[in-house]
Amino acid sequence: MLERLKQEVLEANLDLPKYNLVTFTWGNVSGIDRERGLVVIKPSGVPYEKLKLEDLVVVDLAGNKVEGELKPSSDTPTHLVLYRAFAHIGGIVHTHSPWATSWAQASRPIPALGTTHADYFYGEIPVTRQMTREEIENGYELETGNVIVETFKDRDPSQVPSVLVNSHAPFNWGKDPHEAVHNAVVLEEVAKMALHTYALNPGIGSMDQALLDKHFLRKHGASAYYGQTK
Ligand SMILES: O=C(CO)[C@@H](O)[C@H](O)COP(=O)(O)O
Repeated sequence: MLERLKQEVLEANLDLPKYNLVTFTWGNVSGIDRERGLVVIKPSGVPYEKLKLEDLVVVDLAGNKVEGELKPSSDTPTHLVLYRAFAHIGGIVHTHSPWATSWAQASRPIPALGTTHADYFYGEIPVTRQMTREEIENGYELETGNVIVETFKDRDPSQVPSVLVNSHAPFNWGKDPHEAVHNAVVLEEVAKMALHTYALNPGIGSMDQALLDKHFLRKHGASAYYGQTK
């Protein structure tokens, strides 16, 4: 099980440059084995083109290193907060993908403007509040996770699997590392489309709720009908 998860996490990390979501060593992907309470994550500062299976690091949910020679990602505390808070997720992706990061830096949530967005996100993609000086200086990565969880206290993270960390960049999640990367790719696309939409029509409002419902719920609702899965 853990060996298969390591392979999934490696492939998901290598998908980040493949889909142009990262530059240099920015970003990271992790996956969790819920039964064993173990998280596999990218090592800190290792270029993707040099990343090997044996470089991956395994930590427990308290952050103790269980396997691996290298230091885990600097964002590991943030990933662990999210795994502890969002019980349904199996994979997490952090990137600095430029279009989504632009919205995070502008402290702007991405509203649902069209069906591409609605197919994956049931409403706006939120931006976290600014972190306090205290949060930044004491346990920054842990507090980054806490401010994300705070942002979702009245939102369902299974219906909006992404967040824009204020003045920083996006975090995304899914049932496994592959789905988390898929959501990160879609986030970057809808962030780009939204910016262009506002350039074409600055006064445009959010999309019709009935259309949002139709597109999100036909893919994710109880009576979902989409694609060829039975
Ligand atoms: O958020 C950041 C930097 O702002 C991180 O994504 C780093 O860019 C990658 O850190 P490591 O995972 O290599 O420690």
